[in-house]
Amino acid sequence: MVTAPFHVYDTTLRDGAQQEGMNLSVADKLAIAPLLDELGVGFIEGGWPGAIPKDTEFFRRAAKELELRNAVLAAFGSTRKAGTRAWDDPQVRALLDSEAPVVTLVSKSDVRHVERALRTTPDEGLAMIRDTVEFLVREGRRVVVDAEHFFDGYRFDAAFTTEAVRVAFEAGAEVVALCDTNGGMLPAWVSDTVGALRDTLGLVHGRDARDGDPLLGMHAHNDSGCAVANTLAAVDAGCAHVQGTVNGYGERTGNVDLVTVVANLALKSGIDTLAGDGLAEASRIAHAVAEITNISPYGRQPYVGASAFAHKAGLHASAIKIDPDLYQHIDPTAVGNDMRMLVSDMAGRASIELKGRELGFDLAGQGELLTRVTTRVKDAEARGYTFDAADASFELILREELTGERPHYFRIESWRTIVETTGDARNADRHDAEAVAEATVKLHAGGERIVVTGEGNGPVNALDQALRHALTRVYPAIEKFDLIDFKVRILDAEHGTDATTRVLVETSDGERSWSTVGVGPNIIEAAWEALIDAHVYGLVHAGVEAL
Ligand SMILES: CC(=O)SCCNC(=O)CCNC(=O)[C@H](O)C(C)(C)COP(=O)(O)OP(=O)(O)OC[C@H]1O[C@@H](n2cnc3c(N)ncnc32)[C@H](O)[C@@H]1OP(=O)(O)O
Ligand SMILES: CC(=O)C(=O)O
Repeated sequence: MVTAPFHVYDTTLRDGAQQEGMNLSVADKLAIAPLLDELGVGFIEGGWPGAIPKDTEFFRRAAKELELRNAVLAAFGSTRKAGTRAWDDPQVRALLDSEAPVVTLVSKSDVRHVERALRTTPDEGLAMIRDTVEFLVREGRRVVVDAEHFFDGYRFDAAFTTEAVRVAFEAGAEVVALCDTNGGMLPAWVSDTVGALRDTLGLVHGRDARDGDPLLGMHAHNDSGCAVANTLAAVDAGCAHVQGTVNGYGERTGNVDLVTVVANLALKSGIDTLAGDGLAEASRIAHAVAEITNISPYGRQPYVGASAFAHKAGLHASAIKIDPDLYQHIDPTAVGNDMRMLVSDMAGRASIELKGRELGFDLAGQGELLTRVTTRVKDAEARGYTFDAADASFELILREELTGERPHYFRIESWRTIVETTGDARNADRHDAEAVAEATVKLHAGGERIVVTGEGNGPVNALDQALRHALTRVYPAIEKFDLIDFKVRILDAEHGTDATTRVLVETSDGERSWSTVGVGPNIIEAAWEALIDAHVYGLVHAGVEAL
């Protein structure tokens, strides 16, 4: 079912940017906007021109540089100041100057805010909305009114809050977005309030709206953990405009995650809200935005998270082998995501078979092999290994069980590493203390005995350098390998200094990355094992023939 008109309004660049620790440059905003457009949203709120210099600059450059296919730009700002005239208010004029076709006005709809934050009368509070909307509409702008603290205000004094919405529509606002500014609402409260407001104002339900009908919208924050549920409840109750941000960015606990909302509407309620097939690209787009904001994507994010369709339990895998729908709420490709099998001590033979398929090995009908690999994984995990975060180490086990031997590129004769520290780290001048590590690796490869010494800022770094130098002579492909992440976990911490250590290493060849695991009585042995796996796996996938 297509509902028209239905607005998907993105505020990643404005309300999303209010997230703690996020600081978007003009270039970042110019890079994110096309991704939002590709997703298929109808509106991109670019920021608050006139208040934030970067946002003024964004609108100036966006008008020249952005070619949006689906979305229009919206400039955000507030209604005129109390006791002034809209056309004289520099903030309001800056909204016009932005040349954005849509202006979104944050307006006070809770009488307590009018009286205490604006320090004015309820009548002047309503006049601020009326005048500003009328002025902007006269100037040819489409106007959205964000009724700030709508739900809190309605619960405190429904008459004033309803009047604020009525005034906005009468003045020419196309949409009044009902804001749960403090994010504390529950879905039933939202449904009841939207229903009551519609009845009082005689507004049609969003699904029955025609072009030109006044629309109610929903702007939810997630402080009660209900932002998505509240937004869906608002749509059910008659809203036909949803605001939110990609990845749920926003102040405090964030805004509603817009991708989750539109995916739920499209895939569960049959309400297509995006232009084009952006939903099928949603995972890539959400991750691309995360790259620009420099905030690591949240793996367990609904629909687009890396773990959203990752299956660990053996029993799940055995059913998924028959039909993936048995353990998945949707087909992951509908949002551009993938199903993944995780191999761990919870795996059964079906998990191994499906993981094998994912890695390009057809293990169907190889019951004995599957049992051997399953047992080996469970035993290794009992000793501290973890394969759900180390696919590459798992693949090496699988290859070994399939062929009877590990891919063989080199033989280690011995290795050692020493750390020399100068200065005394306990002294007040500890910043003078310096540690230099040296490692020597002796190995056999390509018919040669190779001895190489490497230096690094720590023992693992020195070993990595030495191993890399030794092997690059014979396998130039290794030159491209780069250690990009290194994680250490002490497993049985109660043993103190003789605890078992697990190291996870992520390596990249510039095009793809892979993860390997090592376990040992100390960090250096564990890291060495993970590094060896990383090089062997890298050589296999570089197409280098094993000896
Ligand atoms: C719910 C939301 O998230 S809304 C978005 C909030 N975003 C931001 O605040 C980010 C951008 N903000 C800013 O750059 C600054 O806060 C500015 C430029 C808007 C205002 O800064 P200043 O001029 O220094 O004012 P200050 O922050 O001290 O006070 C805000 C003023 O706006 C008034 N105001 C607040 N909300 C509204 C409103 N909806 N309509 C009209 N006036 C308002 C206040 O009464 C106060 O007026 P006063 O100067 O007469 O006391
Ligand atoms: C307008 C807005 O961001 C809010 O009320 O939360």
